Amino acid sequence: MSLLKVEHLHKSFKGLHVLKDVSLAIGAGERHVIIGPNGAGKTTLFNCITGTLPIDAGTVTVNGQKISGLPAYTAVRVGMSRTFQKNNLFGSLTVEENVQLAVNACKPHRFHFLKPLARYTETVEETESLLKQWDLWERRSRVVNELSYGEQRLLEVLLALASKPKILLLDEPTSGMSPAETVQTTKLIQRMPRSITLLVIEHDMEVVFSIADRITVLHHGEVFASDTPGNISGDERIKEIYFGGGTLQHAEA
Ligand SMILES: Nc1ncnc2c1ncn2[C@@H]1O[C@H](COP(=O)(O)OP(=O)(O)OP(=O)(O)O)[C@@H](O)[C@H]1O
Repeated sequence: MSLLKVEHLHKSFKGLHVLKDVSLAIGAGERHVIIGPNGAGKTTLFNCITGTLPIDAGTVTVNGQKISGLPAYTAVRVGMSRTFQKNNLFGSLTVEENVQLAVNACKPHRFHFLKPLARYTETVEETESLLKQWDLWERRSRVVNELSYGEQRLLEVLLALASKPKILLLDEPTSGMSPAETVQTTKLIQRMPRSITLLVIEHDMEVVFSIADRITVLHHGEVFASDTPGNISGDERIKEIYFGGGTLQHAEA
């Protein structure tokens, strides 16, 4: 059975039909990458899946439980976490403080302003574990505004992991990164345990083909193809719509 299912999803903005009858079925543990030209509707699809945007028609289910049409926190409750194209970090705080806040926000107890964060032993321990596991321990005291753009994006992925998600949606995790940062982020994604199902929007084909189990091509808001990386890279029609006939393996958006 699929863990995440999108069925016949439609979404318009004031008459502009951005998603048309989109269906996807993603198995537990799968690494599923969404590709498609700019404006194809990829981020809108993420927003509809996570409930950030209301949908016009169709359903989104997780483990058979319908989450579409319900408040956005429902997606979080069923184990979904996501990153955005733009950073959502507290720039004047340190790396460690940002992670502590994210870890603490996922705890059932309420934050108490009179207690310093460090007194929440569990939060501190989980923060340390996340920072060590994802190679940010050495940079824990750095103020976020002083990090490179790529480091900030990496931190965002770590914050999304703080809620121990079952399904993690990453929106262009390597965009704006240096080649070295892209390699580091790709390795981080590859290292994620299969207990986390991944849905990733990505333009960099090196990254796409090094992480994907399956690839869905969105074109003008429709699923043009959904297949294995081998079949996608060999499909001449996809090369044509996506790259005007260029190579799929090493092209950049
Ligand atoms: N809130 C909105 N209101 C109106 N139009 C929107 C809104 N969000 C997205 N759109 C339009 O929907 C279309 C798809 O946008 P979307 O951002 O989903 O594409 P994308 O495939 O993620 O593109 P990119 O690769 O450039 O990020 C675009 O024409 C965009 O202008």
